[in-house]
Amino acid sequence: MTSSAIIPSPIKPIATLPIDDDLAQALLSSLTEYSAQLHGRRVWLACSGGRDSLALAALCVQLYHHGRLPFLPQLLHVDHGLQADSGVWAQHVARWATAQNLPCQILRAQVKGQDEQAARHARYEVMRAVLNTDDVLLLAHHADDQAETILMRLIQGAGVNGLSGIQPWRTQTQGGRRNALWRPWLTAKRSTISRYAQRLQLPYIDDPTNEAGDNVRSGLRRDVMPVLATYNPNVIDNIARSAQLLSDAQSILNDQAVADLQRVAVNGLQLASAQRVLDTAALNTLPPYRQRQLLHHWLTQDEPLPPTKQLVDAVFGLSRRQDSNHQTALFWQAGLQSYVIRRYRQRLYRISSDWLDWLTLPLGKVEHVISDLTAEVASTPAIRPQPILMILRSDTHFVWQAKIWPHALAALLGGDRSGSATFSKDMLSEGMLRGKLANHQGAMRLSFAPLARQQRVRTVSMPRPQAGKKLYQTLGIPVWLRESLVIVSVDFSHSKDGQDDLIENAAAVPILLLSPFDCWILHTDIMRVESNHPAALNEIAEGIISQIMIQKARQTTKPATPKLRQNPFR
Ligand SMILES: Nc1ncnc2c1ncn2[C@@H]1O[C@H](COP(=O)(O)OP(=O)(O)OP(=O)(O)O)[C@@H](O)[C@H]1O
Repeated sequence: MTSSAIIPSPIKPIATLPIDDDLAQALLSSLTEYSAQLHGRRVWLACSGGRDSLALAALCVQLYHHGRLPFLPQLLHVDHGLQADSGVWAQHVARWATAQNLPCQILRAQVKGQDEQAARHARYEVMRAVLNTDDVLLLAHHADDQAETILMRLIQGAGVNGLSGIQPWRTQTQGGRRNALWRPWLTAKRSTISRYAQRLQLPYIDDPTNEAGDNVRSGLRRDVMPVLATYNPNVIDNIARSAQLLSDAQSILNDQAVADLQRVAVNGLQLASAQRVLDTAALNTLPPYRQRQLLHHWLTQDEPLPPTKQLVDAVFGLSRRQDSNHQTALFWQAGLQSYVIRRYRQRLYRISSDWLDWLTLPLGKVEHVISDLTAEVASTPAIRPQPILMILRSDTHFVWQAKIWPHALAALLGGDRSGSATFSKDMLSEGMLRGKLANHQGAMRLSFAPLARQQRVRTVSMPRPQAGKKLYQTLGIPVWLRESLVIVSVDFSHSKDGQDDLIENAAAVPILLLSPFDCWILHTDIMRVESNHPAALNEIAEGIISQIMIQKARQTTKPATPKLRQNPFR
């Protein structure tokens, strides 16, 4: 309610006046439907002082008085400050509430702009600030509001979700606080509410913009609805019923999309809202309508509003491509973040701009000295060895951490693994890994440095070393990840007492290649890795983890990618 007219009639107590059966029925059956969600919750009622919300407040008072409603809501009235007399109306609502023994708070909103949308936004903001976690806010939207909403969306070309209209129960979370909006009157007609308000002589405030026809909604109300009613007098009820049916249909579509997404999402590559990845080969096995529905659902994750149909169609087109041109990037400015949607081979990526920016940050060189790896691995089982933790790149959004367990490193280097509880006897006796550096007793230095573009690298599964584009293609590294590759080298020339050990071939030897989501073991002359022990190799792989953590407000949340379980021997 942003403007006002008509001086209200005097305030009378209404508790004992006759109750409207239809309106009571609508409220009480919604109460039954959401009784589980309402249990133990505090209920507020958003009251503009207009006919609908004042009537809802009046009905609550009456039903409570008759013992048919288990709670009395507290009123919240928002003064938008847009009208000269808005303060007067706020006082009027407060006086009416006092006369009915209803608690009432008047809130002042700061509206940025002049339109209805700005007023609504500001109104919800201030009301949300008053609500505690899990509180419920009652709103007086009714069947006519629902019908107008659906017509508006229909002429805008909405899909099933949009055409399912205003929802009777909706939970929302903001700033870590969750609350629910409850609209029990979506099946009640405006005319019924009007009659009830008149019978009770409710002193409501009339909003002239409701009838003015100066926006789409009021134009539909004034010009279109009466015409539709000449074709079918039940038009309001019927449209509201269609909305309920479509709402059920939307729930089924959602369940289907969630189930499809589980089959199609690529698990090891998900990074909360920063990166979401689909397997297009799996996607393409679904019928096209389910693919489109799934893409719509996939894109909308983490966002309050869905993408346009045009974007979904473009993403659908991209997902069907098989060619080797991976340049296409579809941009989406969504409500909370912007994203780029890209394809690389049989993967479709939705990448946030923050994440893309992070991927271009320069990587420095970091080092870690291990004084005695053999001793660390052989430490008594009571003392659990600590992993080597290295931060490879970080900003306020993301931290890239490499985590290497000593036993995995020892196994890689073919060192003495006795005492390491995680290594099987089998592996020790058969000697899976043997190298010149086995059983080295002195200090060693691990260094982490960006992979240079022309640096030749050979993973244990590659027949020969490769560099640059060839290497990226062999390893399947998408273009935007290519500045985020790190070589881990080991160097034994660094000894505990600062004296260089005289070791043949003492230069740093690359042993691992890391990306934010992957890890490859490198083939070197000094290390002979035999890959005929898959279980044991996996055990090593689990001891070498490259992970991204998401930082929020300088707090590190749980790692977004738990453990890397891909086979690094590719
Ligand atoms: N100024 C306000 N303060 C508190 N709640 C409001 C205010 N304006 C609207 N609401 C709540 O939002 C609902 C929908 O708002 P809308 O703008 O459609 O209503 P309205 O035409 O002002 O209606 P009403 O006659 O219900 O007061 C209202 O039914 C009411 O519950």
